[in-house]
Amino acid sequence: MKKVLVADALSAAGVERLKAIAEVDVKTGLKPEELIAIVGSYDALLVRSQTQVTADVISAGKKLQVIGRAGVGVDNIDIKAATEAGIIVVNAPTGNTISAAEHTLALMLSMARHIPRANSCLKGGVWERGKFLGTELRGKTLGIIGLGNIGSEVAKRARAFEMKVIGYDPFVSAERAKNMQIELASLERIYKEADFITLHVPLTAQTKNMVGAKELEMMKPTARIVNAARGGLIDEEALVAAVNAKKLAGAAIDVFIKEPCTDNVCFAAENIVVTPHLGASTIEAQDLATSDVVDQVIDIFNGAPARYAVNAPFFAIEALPVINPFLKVANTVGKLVSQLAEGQMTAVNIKYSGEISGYDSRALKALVLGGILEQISEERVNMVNADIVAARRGMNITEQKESACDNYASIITVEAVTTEGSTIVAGTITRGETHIVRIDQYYLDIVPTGGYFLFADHRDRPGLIGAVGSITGKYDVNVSYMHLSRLKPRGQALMILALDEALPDAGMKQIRALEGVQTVKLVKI
Ligand SMILES: NC(=O)C1=CN([C@@H]2O[C@H](COP(=O)(O)OP(=O)(O)OC[C@H]3O[C@@H](n4cnc5c(N)ncnc54)[C@H](O)[C@@H]3O)[C@@H](O)[C@H]2O)C=CC1
Ligand SMILES: O=C(O)CCC(=O)C(=O)O
Repeated sequence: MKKVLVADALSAAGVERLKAIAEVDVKTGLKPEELIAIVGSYDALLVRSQTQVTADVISAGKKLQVIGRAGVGVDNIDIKAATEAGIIVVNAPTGNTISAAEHTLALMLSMARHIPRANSCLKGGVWERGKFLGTELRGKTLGIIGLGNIGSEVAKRARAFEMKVIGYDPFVSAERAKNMQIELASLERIYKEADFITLHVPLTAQTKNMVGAKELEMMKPTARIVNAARGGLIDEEALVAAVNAKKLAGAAIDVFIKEPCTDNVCFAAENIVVTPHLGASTIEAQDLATSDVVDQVIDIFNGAPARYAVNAPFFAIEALPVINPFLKVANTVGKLVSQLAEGQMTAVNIKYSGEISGYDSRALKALVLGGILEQISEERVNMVNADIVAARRGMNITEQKESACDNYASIITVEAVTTEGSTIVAGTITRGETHIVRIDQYYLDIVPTGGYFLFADHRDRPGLIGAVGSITGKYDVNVSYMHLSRLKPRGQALMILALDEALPDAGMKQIRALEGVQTVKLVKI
């Protein structure tokens, strides 16, 4: 049974669902060295934003197939290290969108109406109204930086408060912005014009410290800023200085450069409202985000592609019924071509014919390469890191697509070009099963079920099949079936024996010595 480590608090219902298919350990609050010490025995690691999944954790996670992030931001996971190690990272990009948007509005209203301070004051025994004169949202300009899932939901809600919404996002078209009723504006215009500014961008090299002293200086003294995206987007020291100097009316901060924290420069500033990274902390968001991640872990354990893989190909749902069955074909063809080819592999040419040619082929390519490379490398190779590993080995990969396909709905044909020549293997699906239908110039039909296959290239002649059979019998190797493909009677032919056991080297030598036999290869599927 697969083992899953849940290292941050996730929704109980989702975790229960995982228990039906895996052994699940919930161990939250682990220190980095404690996580490193135990992660090696798990197939999946699930986290929220607290656990730092560093390169050291990934390197200790020798069995890890998947790292699941029950939320949006994956900045607590070393994606590069996971990709190189062939570990799929999945997230839940939409589960907490509404909760984060609602929290943003809650923070805006808290600032505008001084709710946290008024609450403390009254509970402290003082009925004070004059100090807490607020401002309406109605008629104010909201500047949204980052118009993705959360930013666009914030815009929708802001319109209900009768705010004018302007926004900046270099990756959003004018047409999409128009559909969201957001006027696109430059960052400078947002900083200068907005009464409320809210950030909804990921923390990246470009966005780190995007709001510093210079940007704060441009803002109106009546402006208020919200950060419910990531710590590090705003320079905390500069923000506190601006608020304390009344160059800015207020700020509301849900996320901090260092988390978790009980001490931060923002905490002492009267006009800065703070919450401890609560944007996604609702029952609904946690249920949805955990459920999205659990579904993907189950899919990955079942060999199916994940829906929201951060570092692996994404599949449109309609592609799955067509592509899914061919994942095994691609891998089997890769395994076969790799074992049949002789010499140093320099290039791999993959052709997709028929229905599959109309879909994204990245997963198929990765599985072909994975099948090839797993024969020649100790490295774990899969659809996450196959391109990286192939490039590192100097292999040139080409892909070709053609809609025509004789006799079958779809075929994958792989040619391995080596210093010795070229080897071609083609496979397809018939009645739900993988079939190999071509090896070099031979057209055939074999079902490569697990086990050994002996391929003997020879000149067709009477008695050869019997001679081979008596050699396998002599070594007590059981033949489950035999297939012969020949170009013409008594001409060039390929004999394929499916074996329950491996034929020892001595037996291989004896077959090679038979009259008319040219090459003999034993491969394992
Ligand atoms: N406080 C909390 O609990 C939560 C925080 N978050 C944070 O909110 C961020 C946004 O989340 P979503 O809207 O779901 O992500 P998203 O990926 O849907 O949207 C992010 C948007 O930022 C834009 N963007 C990227 N770089 C930019 C730049 N340099 N300037 C302007 N725009 C840029 C992208 O084009 C995209 O439209 C996440 O990355 C995460 O860090 C998300 C959920 C909960
Ligand atoms: O898991 C959490 O509570 C944090 C949510 C978050 O920051 C995200 O989804 O990016």
